[in-house]
Amino acid sequence: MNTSTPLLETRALKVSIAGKPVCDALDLKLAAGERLAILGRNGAGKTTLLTTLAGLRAPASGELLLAGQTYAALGPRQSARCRGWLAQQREDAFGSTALETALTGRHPHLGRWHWESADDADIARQALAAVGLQGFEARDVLTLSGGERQRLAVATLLAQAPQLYLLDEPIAHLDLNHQIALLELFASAAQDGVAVAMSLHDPGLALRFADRALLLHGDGRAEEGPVAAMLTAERLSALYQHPLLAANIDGRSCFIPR
Ligand SMILES: Nc1ncnc2c1ncn2[C@@H]1O[C@H](COP(=O)(O)OP(=O)(O)OP(=O)(O)O)[C@@H](O)[C@H]1O
Repeated sequence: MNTSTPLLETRALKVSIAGKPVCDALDLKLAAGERLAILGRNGAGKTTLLTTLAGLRAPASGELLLAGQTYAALGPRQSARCRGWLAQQREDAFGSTALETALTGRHPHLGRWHWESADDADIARQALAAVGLQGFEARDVLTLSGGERQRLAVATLLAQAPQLYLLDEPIAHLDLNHQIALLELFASAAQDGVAVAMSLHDPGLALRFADRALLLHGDGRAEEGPVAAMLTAERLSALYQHPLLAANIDGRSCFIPR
């Protein structure tokens, strides 16, 4: 891959669900080191768009490129090495340990007949430690709290070590301390050269932890640009269809519903 090739690119991407438009003609480029926050009201289509970007549902039309290639050209294994997908819902039908779960992140890197190696186990342990789950290796996933399970899902993604992270509400279920720790973790990963696209409900956190914002209006209109230009009280009031006040406290911006 040419280093100037975006890790994610959409050209005139049209996405809709059940006859409802999510975006009509989205042109997006996300390069290594960039973080994009996706915002919109409930039902605007954030999950639908992210699932499409993850290659898990087809767009209505337009092009979607991952590191310059289509999902079809990459195939499932190479796609999984390129992009990691954090879904909103998790289904654990059977018990397995936290370490075994984090190790599944290594599967795209294993040969067809290979088992996980000691190196893979080390990577998975480091990923658990990165989200504060050291000491949880032997715990059954079915016994984890909602926030612990969310952090385990993130650890599994870190073990996968993709270039592009697609995160659907990554801070759901997390307390304030872990919300900031997780967003800082992805900020640091971006500094190391990954790209991140994530849906967030808090515009203040989006302003602080993303470089760019994509606003989905829920009727096919999508606006994208630098956070400073996109995350203003005026635009956000229009987006959420509720008047918001911008406030600045100790150099941190937040938006307060009127
Ligand atoms: N299988 C389906 N059939 C019909 N409508 C659907 C289906 N799946 C999703 N939708 C609708 O599509 C719209 C977009 O859903 P989506 O989950 O992408 O929104 P979202 O922006 O992520 O919302 P939230 O903030 O509530 O998570 C919603 O109105 C939802 O009810």
